[in-house]
Amino acid sequence: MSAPLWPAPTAADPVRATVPLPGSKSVTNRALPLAALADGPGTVRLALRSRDADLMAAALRALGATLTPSGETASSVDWEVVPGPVTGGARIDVGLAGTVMRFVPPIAALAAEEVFFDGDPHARRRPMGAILDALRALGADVRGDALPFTVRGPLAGGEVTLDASGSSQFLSGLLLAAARFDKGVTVRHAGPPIPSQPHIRMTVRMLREFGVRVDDSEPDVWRVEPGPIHAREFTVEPDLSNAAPFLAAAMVTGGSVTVPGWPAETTQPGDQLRELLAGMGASVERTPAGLTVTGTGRVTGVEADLRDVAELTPTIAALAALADSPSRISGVAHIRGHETDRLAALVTEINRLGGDAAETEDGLVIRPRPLTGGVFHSYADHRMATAGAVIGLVVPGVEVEDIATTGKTLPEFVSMWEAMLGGGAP
Ligand SMILES: O=C(O)C1=C[C@@H](OP(=O)(O)O)[C@@H](O)[C@H](O)C1
Ligand SMILES: C=C(OP(=O)(O)O)C(=O)O
Repeated sequence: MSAPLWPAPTAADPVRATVPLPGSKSVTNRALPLAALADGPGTVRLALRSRDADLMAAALRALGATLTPSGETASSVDWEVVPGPVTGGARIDVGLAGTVMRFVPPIAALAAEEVFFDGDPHARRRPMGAILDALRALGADVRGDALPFTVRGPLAGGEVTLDASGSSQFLSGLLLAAARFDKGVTVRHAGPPIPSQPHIRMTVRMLREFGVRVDDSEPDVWRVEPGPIHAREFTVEPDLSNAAPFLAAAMVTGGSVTVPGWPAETTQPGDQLRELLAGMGASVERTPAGLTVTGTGRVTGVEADLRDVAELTPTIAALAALADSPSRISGVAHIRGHETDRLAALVTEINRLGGDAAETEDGLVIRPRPLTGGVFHSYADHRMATAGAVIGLVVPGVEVEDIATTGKTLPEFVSMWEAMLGGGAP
């Protein structure tokens, strides 16, 4: 933990800003593999540029697709994608990206040659067993149960049962490539409830948008018919989960933040910020200009089951640490397997600043207590880093360790944050 410290800026005044967000990580990292497996050339517009998205692009190239950027900015790119036969013999770096480590192995299993996967030290601790066992059951030769591992196809596809309670990405990964398996796939979930269900709906919707036949009519069973994935032009929505710290900034400073281009209808779990933040005292308004969150400077504690929107937990916990009444967050036991053990990390870092946070079996209890400055460690976790930034807006002397880790999904975070405090877009 010797990464540089970033003195989190405090807000001298209520923030008033419009904050455009680059493309969704989750949508980008589904659109790229679908385009790379499609039946002809296609385009992915307004794709996110970030570490996770770049790792996905590199992985697909290594497996035989051609991706050519155009219209590139620091955090956005239009990709022309020309699929090729899936070829193995590659080494894939997954970084710390759950989407790369869970979505690419089923694609690699289309190749007859071995593909080697590895990632960051933290990535080696993230659960992989359920999807690797499923690939084995479907006919692939898989060595290892966590990173590093190898996958060698081809696999026939067919029926498989898995426990996706550890991550919805196990299921999404199988479904995204399944139309290219000879027999397609029928996946049955057996186990405790699956987290992050909107991400599964995102997978199913995007498969259908690429012309794949998916039957999700039976609870806990998904059938993907074998057949072509149709090439198309696809435009990525802004990342609503990455809107969370900016909207939280409006709340804690008693200001107002607008995120333009908030979709009227979306499968992104970040859309649930509308109800969540309203429940913590914000006024929330969606207009053609976007989503506007206005705060009072006071935050109310919340009782929230975040199972469906698990990736929002660090921001909600940061707000809870600044609230004037207790909060209880539940349904998120599995985020112990996210970028870091997020429950332990949030408790440690909130308490280090003098707060009162405790772990429960499946979440957190956070009680009001005045916070003081200090180092907020990020554990290579982009959302820990942005949670520290939110607290730092109103607690002087907070220093976020390794703010650069926000590059996982939002490389421009620091300049966007500074621009927000200055009143506008960068
Ligand atoms: O499919 C996806 O794009 C994601 C699914 C979720 O994973 P879990 O189901 O592991 O929570 C989410 O937390 C992650 O940030 C992105
Ligand atoms: C859990 C997350 O990421 P990943 O896609 O690496 O699982 C996240 O972004 O909060």
